[in-house]
Amino acid sequence: MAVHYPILLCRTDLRAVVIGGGPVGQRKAAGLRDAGIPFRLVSLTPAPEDWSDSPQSQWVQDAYRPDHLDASQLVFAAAVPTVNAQVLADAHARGLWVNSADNPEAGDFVLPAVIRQGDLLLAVHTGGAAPSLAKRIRERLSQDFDSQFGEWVALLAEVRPQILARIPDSAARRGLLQSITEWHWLDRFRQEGRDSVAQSIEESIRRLEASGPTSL
Ligand SMILES: C[C@@]1(CC(=O)O)c2cc3[nH]c(cc4nc(cc5[nH]c(cc(n2)[C@H]1CCC(=O)O)[C@@](C)(CC(=O)O)[C@@H]5CCC(=O)O)C(CC(=O)O)=C4CCC(=O)O)c(CCC(=O)O)c3CC(=O)O
Ligand SMILES: NC(=O)C1=CN([C@@H]2O[C@H](COP(=O)(O)OP(=O)(O)OC[C@H]3O[C@@H](n4cnc5c(N)ncnc54)[C@H](O)[C@@H]3O)[C@@H](O)[C@H]2O)C=CC1
Repeated sequence: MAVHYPILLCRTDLRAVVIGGGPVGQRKAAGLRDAGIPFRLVSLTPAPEDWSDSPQSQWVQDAYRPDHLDASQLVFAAAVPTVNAQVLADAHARGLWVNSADNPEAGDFVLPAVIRQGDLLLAVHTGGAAPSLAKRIRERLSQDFDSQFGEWVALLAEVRPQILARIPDSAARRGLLQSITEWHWLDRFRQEGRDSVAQSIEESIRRLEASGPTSL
């Protein structure tokens, strides 16, 4: 498989279409939902019992037609191979980017296994060597990068603008921004909780506001 260049999409106006509603199409749909990208899923089969349509996600029970690609920028071909090949050709004729589930190298992008904890995002990819290994690595990493880790990241996101706004000396500011991510703070977050860490950071900010560089 080709060498991949990882990027994170941040456009908020993207729309996607998933062709095929089997386990693979449903997994691609779940990833889009997690990312807040609105999509339609087109499938011969009806929606499963646990599916509920929303303004962001509609299940369209239909045989694929090229006009199903209208108004989408991202296309996921996750039906049977003959249909996927047609989806790929139609999407490329329109200049759209396609993920091709059964023939990844013919498509334009592939998907990693993903962990999300608040703003933290970890993506694991094996270059097609073993997708099930990517899944296992995700499961293993999920033990370390758990919801408390996400809460720690949320606290860091909260204090960052404070630090940027309140510490004018750039060396002191950078020193503090680096020191608050040392691993011992995560240990303390786990043992003593959020407020204890937040309070120590606030004290450090105050010291640096008042008297310039010190260490935490
Ligand atoms: C190239 C890629 C293109 C793409 O789809 O983007 C691709 C291709 C293919 N996967 C196949 C099979 C499986 N895929 C999974 C699972 C995942 N597959 C994902 C991504 C990718 N799959 C891209 C490369 C990622 C990488 O290399 O790291 C994940 C990570 C993300 C996602 O899909 O969202 C998601 C885990 C999500 C999670 O749980 O975190 C499982 C495991 C399971 O279902 O339990 C199996 C069965 C076991 C196995 O085959 O390992 C086959 C059919 C082979 C056949 O014909 O049998 C092909 C086609 C081919 O290889 O040509
Ligand atoms: N990339 C990946 O992660 C993986 C890819 N694959 C490949 O992905 C594809 C899909 O896999 P599964 O979901 O397991 O297959 P599946 O056979 O369970 O589902 C296929 C889906 O496509 C729909 N479909 C078939 N013809 C259609 C048409 N003309 N119009 C609209 N919908 C149509 C069916 O209704 C069904 O919902 C297969 O080609 C398989 O080889 C399989 C496993 C993992």
